[in-house]
Amino acid sequence: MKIVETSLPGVKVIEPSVFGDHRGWFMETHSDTNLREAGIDINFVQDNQSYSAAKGTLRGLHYQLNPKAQTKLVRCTRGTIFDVAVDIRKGSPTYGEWYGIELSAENKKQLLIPRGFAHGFMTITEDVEVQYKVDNDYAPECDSGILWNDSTIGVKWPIDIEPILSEKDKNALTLDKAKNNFVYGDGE
Ligand SMILES: Cc1cn([C@H]2C[C@H](O)[C@@H](COP(=O)(O)OP(=O)(O)O[C@H]3O[C@@H](C)C(=O)[C@@H](O)[C@H]3O)O2)c(=O)[nH]c1=O
Repeated sequence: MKIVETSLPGVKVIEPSVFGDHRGWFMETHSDTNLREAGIDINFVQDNQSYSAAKGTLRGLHYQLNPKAQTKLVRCTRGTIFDVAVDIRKGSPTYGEWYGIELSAENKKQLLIPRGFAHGFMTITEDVEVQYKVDNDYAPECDSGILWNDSTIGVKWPIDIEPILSEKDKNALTLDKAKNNFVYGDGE
């Protein structure tokens, strides 16, 4: 397993070791021990999976407010996504900055997104399955979002089309409006 730092402190790319042979391949998709040895101690409590049929589907930018903020460990097990984390920790030197990476069934990369970040992805193929672990329960009353095309964040989404969005995501707040809900210091 290799861990690669990104432009946002705390957001990391995890590249599992893949063991190929004449049958195919094997990999550990998650190891508490390996992460702990790398200084990452997270108690994941829930596994999620979503399926998106069409290319250009966009889910995000989502986060849960305290006390139900979530760390997420995201991977794509079918197709390809452009996965994005946005730092929404007020007072952070990288507040409002984003990091994006292609995650695919082929490259098997994972993105670790700490609490205090918003998360979203756009499918860049059809038939996409995304699986992710979270370290806090789903709590609809704490669930919130920021508009995917907020101009102060300025995510460069890879496909220049009108994305397929949920009604909730179409009506999400801008960062400027959403920030009134963030607790100083951790953005959640
Ligand atoms: C996220 C979630 C949703 N649900 C339900 C609520 C709703 O009826 C249905 C669909 O929910 P959503 O529209 O919020 O699903 P979706 O837009 O896929 O939301 C997800 O997007 C990505 C980017 C994330 O980072 C996730 O944390 C989550 O916010 O599933 C749960 O039961 N448990 C959960 O943990």
